[in-house]
Amino acid sequence: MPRLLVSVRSVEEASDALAGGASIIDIKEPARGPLGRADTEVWQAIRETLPTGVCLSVALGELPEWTDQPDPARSAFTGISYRKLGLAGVGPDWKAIWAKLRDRWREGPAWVAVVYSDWQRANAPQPVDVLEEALAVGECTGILIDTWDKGRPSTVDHSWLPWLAQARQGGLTIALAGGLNDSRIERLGPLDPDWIAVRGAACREGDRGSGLDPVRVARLARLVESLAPR
Ligand SMILES: O=C[C@H](O)COP(=O)(O)O
Repeated sequence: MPRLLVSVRSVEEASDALAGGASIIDIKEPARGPLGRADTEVWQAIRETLPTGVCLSVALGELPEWTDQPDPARSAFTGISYRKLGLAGVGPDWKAIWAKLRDRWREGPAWVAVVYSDWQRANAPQPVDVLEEALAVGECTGILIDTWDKGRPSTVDHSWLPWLAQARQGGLTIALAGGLNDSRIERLGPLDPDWIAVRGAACREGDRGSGLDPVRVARLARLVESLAPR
């Protein structure tokens, strides 16, 4: 069955997400964008609070943001299993720029490549190109399909099956996200994702800017558990 990833912005939310049954705690600051990077102090505080062995991921914002901000200290990634970086707003040379960044951060968590299902609006590369690059570079263990515009839910459906099959054949873990609620999660079950990733649906009133609601997390965990076994 898929694993439930819940995005959190604080120690309190991380504890609630874990208690509610999330399998992966994803550290993200939703006010900073779809893949908003939380301060590394938040990464550290969550890492130090949650029991050792809890699977953690971090959102790193978008690739162009890393041209004018200092790299995180290497130690900031300690204890983190996955890192996700968006490709919104990149130029034609994104492959080379991303490769340089991966090279600078050679040690550390596994990379999860990010596809935006609304890639045109995000000014991001198209899904086929991101998948091709993720498979070619050999440094990505997974691929996430998310939405850039958080006002519109994901449009992923069965028409993505050939793309998903190619990702799976290449050995990538597949994560689906983007305004997923109960009915959308049920519809995505047959696509056989490895992870279902949420923020909004786990928050009070379904608002990703509000605080996490532990009751909603528990309900989502039960729902994800009930999806057809892989
Ligand atoms: O990594 C997944 C995202 O946090 C999903 O956020 P969302 O459910 O608000 O679209």
